[in-house]
Amino acid sequence: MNARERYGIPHDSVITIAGTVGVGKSTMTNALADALNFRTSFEKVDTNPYLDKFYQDFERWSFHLQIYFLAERFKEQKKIFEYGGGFIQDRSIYEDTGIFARMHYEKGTMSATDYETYRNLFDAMVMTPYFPHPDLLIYLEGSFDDILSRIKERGRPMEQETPIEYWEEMFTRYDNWIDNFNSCPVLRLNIADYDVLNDKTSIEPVLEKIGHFIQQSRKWRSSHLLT
Ligand SMILES: Nc1ncnc2c1ncn2[C@@H]1O[C@H](COP(=O)(O)OP(=O)(O)O)[C@@H](O)[C@H]1O
Ligand SMILES: Nc1ncnc2c1ncn2[C@H]1C[C@H](O)[C@@H](COP(=O)(O)O)O1
Repeated sequence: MNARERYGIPHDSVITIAGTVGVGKSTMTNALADALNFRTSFEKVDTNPYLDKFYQDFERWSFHLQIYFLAERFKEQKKIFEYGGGFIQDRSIYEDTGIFARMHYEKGTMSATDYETYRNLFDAMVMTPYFPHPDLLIYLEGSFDDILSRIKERGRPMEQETPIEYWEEMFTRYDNWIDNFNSCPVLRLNIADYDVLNDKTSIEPVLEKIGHFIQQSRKWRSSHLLT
């Protein structure tokens, strides 16, 4: 029996990994996809034509970047839907609007008009009954110092040159955002409680929790559809 069957995780599950920059989403995405034999959906950082420019000048490029991310993530959603699930997704579409676009608007690096245009587009594309929400959002959290060390260790130049206040602001916003998030079931994992890089067995308790959560939420969904 494989891990997916052992923990009762349906073959068509869609699991999205959320959390601030550097917390370990991509690493967790790979570990879960390996363990469950699922496909992955990654953010493309190296080929993003706006990201470098955005970090040089938030005001000039924040709207362009948000539109680019929205288009990319929507294409990925479509792909996941067409395959019929069985995916681990690196970052949720909810974070683009709930964290990034909102933060840049509120900090004055995206204009009110651009933000409104973006929100209208986001709502029209995403917040419809036809948009499938994930079975589970896994929220990775940890201490600010640990996350900052990971950003430094990864060493993307554009992120190294960004003031620490930017990462602090994002960290605080993530905390508030997840406490109020209710678009799909959430499993919170603290990065101090597992180490999928150095201890492969630490993924097992995570798989067990995922199985439990998805079974509960599917039961809940089907009983509410029946009544
Ligand atoms: N469990 C872990 N222990 C130690 N370092 C980790 C762990 N998970 C990720 N990292 C490291 O932290 C950095 C950021 O991880 P990454 O998965 O790219 O984060 P994200 O996708 O959230 O931005 C990378 O250098 C990665 O190797
Ligand atoms: N929606 C976004 N707006 C601005 N910046 C974003 C958005 N989504 C991702 N990013 C940035 C943050 C990081 O520098 C890279 C990749 O994110 P990561 O959390 O490391 O996967 O893109």
